Amino acid sequence: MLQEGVHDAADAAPTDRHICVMGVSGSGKSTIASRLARRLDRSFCDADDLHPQANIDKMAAGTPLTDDDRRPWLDAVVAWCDEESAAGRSTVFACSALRRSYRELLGRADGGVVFVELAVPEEELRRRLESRTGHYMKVAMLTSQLETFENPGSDENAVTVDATGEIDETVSAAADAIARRGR
Ligand SMILES: Nc1ncnc2c1ncn2[C@@H]1O[C@H](COP(=O)(O)OP(=O)(O)OP(=O)(O)O)[C@@H](O)[C@H]1O
Ligand SMILES: O=C(O)[C@H](O)[C@@H](O)[C@H](O)[C@H](O)CO
Repeated sequence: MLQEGVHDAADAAPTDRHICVMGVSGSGKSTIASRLARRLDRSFCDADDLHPQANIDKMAAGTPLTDDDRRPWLDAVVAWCDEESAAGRSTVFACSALRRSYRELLGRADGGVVFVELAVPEEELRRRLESRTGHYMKVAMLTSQLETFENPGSDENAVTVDATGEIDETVSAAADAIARRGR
């Protein structure tokens, strides 16, 4: 049987053109965003797939990216959103969007962007990254991710959801929070 929250989310589908599932490494962006896209029947992109190889190499070597490193990558994410908009499609994408300035840049995507921050305590992030295998982003990068992260302000088009529970619960909470914000 479906839970109450699942009905609520489905009954009030979000209307924003783009949904960015954001947060530091290990918060579950890729996991949650891909399922949310399926749930809402939207196009999906993992922004990690748009990083220039130089950025991947840098992160894999344990060096945090700079604003300059991230700029062309964020431009590529906006370009993808714009292409989807031009084709009449709404999207969900996973992107760390750590700083306010990055979110401002992403927010220029055609049709606008609502941000969903995945909130996970540091010890759980550490646990997840330590047990994740086969990914270039290692737990040693967590400190710099947390230092770089700027919480979305109340003036931003953003919602925050607890992302420590079951994956389906977080997906429902995200869909619900976006729909409520859109009302
Ligand atoms: N709700 C959850 N409960 C437990 N583990 C989870 C949950 N969501 C994701 N995970 C696990 O945590 C790890 C990190 O998840 P994921 O790769 O989706 O995060 P991410 O934010 O996209 O990370 P990165 O930015 O480094 O790519 C994965 O191994 C994933 O299986
Ligand atoms: O802004 C950043 O520092 C990067 O986007 C990272 O967040 C990585 O993309 C991701 O965590 C690795 O998978």
